[in-house]
Amino acid sequence: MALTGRTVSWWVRLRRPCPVAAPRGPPVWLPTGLEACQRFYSSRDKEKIDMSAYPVESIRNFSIIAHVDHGKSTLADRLLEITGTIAKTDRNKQVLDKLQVERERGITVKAQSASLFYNYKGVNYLLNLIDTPGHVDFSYEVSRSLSACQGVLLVVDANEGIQAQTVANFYLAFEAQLAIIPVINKIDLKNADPERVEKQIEKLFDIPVSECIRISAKQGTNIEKVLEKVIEKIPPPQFNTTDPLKALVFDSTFDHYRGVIANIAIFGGEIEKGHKIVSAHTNKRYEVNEVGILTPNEQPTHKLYAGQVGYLIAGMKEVTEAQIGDTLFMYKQPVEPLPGFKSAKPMVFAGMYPVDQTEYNNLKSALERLTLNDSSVTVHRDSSLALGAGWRLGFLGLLHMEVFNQRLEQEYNTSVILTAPTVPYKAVLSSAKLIKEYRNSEITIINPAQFPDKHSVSEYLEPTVLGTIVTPQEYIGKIIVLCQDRRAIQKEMLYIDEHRVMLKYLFPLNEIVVDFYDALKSLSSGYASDKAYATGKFLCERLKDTIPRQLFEIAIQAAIGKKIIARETLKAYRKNVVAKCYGGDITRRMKLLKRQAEGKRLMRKIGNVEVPRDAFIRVLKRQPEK
Ligand SMILES: Nc1nc2c(ncn2[C@@H]2O[C@H](COP(=O)(O)OP(=O)(O)OP(=O)(O)O)[C@@H](O)[C@H]2O)c(=O)[nH]1
Repeated sequence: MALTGRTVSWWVRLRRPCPVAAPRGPPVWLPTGLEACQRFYSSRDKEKIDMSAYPVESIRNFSIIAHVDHGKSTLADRLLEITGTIAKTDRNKQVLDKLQVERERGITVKAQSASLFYNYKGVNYLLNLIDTPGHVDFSYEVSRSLSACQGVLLVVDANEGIQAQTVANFYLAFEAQLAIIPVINKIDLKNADPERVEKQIEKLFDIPVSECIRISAKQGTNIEKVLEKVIEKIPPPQFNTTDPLKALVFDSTFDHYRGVIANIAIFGGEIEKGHKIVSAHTNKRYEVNEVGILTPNEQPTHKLYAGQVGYLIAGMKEVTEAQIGDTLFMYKQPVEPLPGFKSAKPMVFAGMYPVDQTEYNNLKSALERLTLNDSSVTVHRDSSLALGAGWRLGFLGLLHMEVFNQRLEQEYNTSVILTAPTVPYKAVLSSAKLIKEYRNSEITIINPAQFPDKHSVSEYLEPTVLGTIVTPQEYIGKIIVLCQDRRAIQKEMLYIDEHRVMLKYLFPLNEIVVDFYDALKSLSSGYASDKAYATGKFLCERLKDTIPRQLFEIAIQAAIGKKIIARETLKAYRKNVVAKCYGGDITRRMKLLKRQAEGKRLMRKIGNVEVPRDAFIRVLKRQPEK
């Protein structure tokens, strides 16, 4: 069973072979062969390649899209191997997943691209592969990567069949009018049923069964067929080198030594070192220091031409200067910017504080450096009575938040407290005083502590998400109840085959952001109709289990405003002060216990409760952890 979603309407009323370019002269070609390629890449590392050998007809720009874990990264590894881009070894696991957190979690966080060279029927092709993240939090990255492509490989697991994100990704590609090649992966699995999956694809996406390719990315079966289809079915880009420069920024990373490295797709013209370019979004001017292709590491080239995909380094100091979707053009030759530019919108907000306030400055610089690399995170300074000075951060989703936190810890050796994640709300103000104060009649609230009083507000608005759920039919009843409980509105219900159903719901984001997926998986959710009391009780119980017992008693209370709605008591951990007191000297025992009680009373007054750092997230997951 699976869920995916993307924000559709933000605000609803809250009612409840390798080319070898000789340094001078025409390009020379090596035979497609692994050893030759290896020699080429090792001996000519960093020597510039001449890309003029690749007119648009020989270029195919494509992406791999799939539901999480259906095998995108494994297929990408095989494509890199078969084209000789990387050597074939057992160690090639998720080559395009460069971050430590990606390898550890087995997920793709940042999209990476790679240029592959392939000789097919005597013609040399340049195939630009853009890997895409699989998790719903990163669907924005999927959509921007797709804008650099003319086609996609839609990978579906032969055992699991079509899942929610297969559907969502299909529509992203379909709406972008891309050629779609269905690839049924994992045919080596014992329970693989490629025939059933092909029928699902035909029924749901109207793609004939004969178009599907059956592969095993793990064992390398039928990978050549995939490349053949890419060349035959995906149209070459239709751009002209003679036009003025028009380059789309579809991703960017930050390198501590070289500044921003922007991944670009050339929609017109050509670009090389020394060119003066302008960003359509910021209007800032830059001089190009280096252009190149990704193989998958940076390989400088003399130029990049229309239709090609590569990278650019031009003295940009922050990733915000190379915003995703931005258009770059030649200085004094302005062009119409490419459509569809939008800044990444954070959907989940949380407070971040140093565990120890003396660590504030270290954390601040770690945050600054990490956000240089991830422009979708927003940072505002914040402070809390209990936790001291900190920040309020905005993320694309809960996984994005967890990944960011993990990167802070792993790459910058910091430890932080993250508060409960919340979604943004809007308030339409009715109080003239507040309207004057905010200089607006509508305000966005990203911090629950700043919620204006309900008497000064005419209505509150909340963000919604269109979610797709694919499930075996026996769970439909329970899922419908769960969705209704989360205030969701059903939009569509469709049988994919005899056993499986696809449901579409409009969800309030707040209802699904933390734990909906867990609830969906366990289907055992059952809180009482009065959610406030039940949730309060649940939170108190969870906190009671999460906070270790201290030397003094702790009252854990849930409150709405000043009204306490639930309470749990965390009993004191009683040190056995009389352990060494053998025998029956009752007065001595009493004395020891009395002294302990006094000590505890004192500690309660001055006591600090030690709350484990991940308590906030664990507490917020409404489902019991397995
Ligand atoms: N048996 C079998 N397992 C496969 C095959 N392809 C991939 N896998 C396994 O499936 C799991 C997920 O594969 P990935 O390539 O990481 O999946 P992904 O779609 O890139 O995942 P995300 O990056 O998180 O979106 C891994 O354990 C792979 O080894 C295959 O053809 N057969």
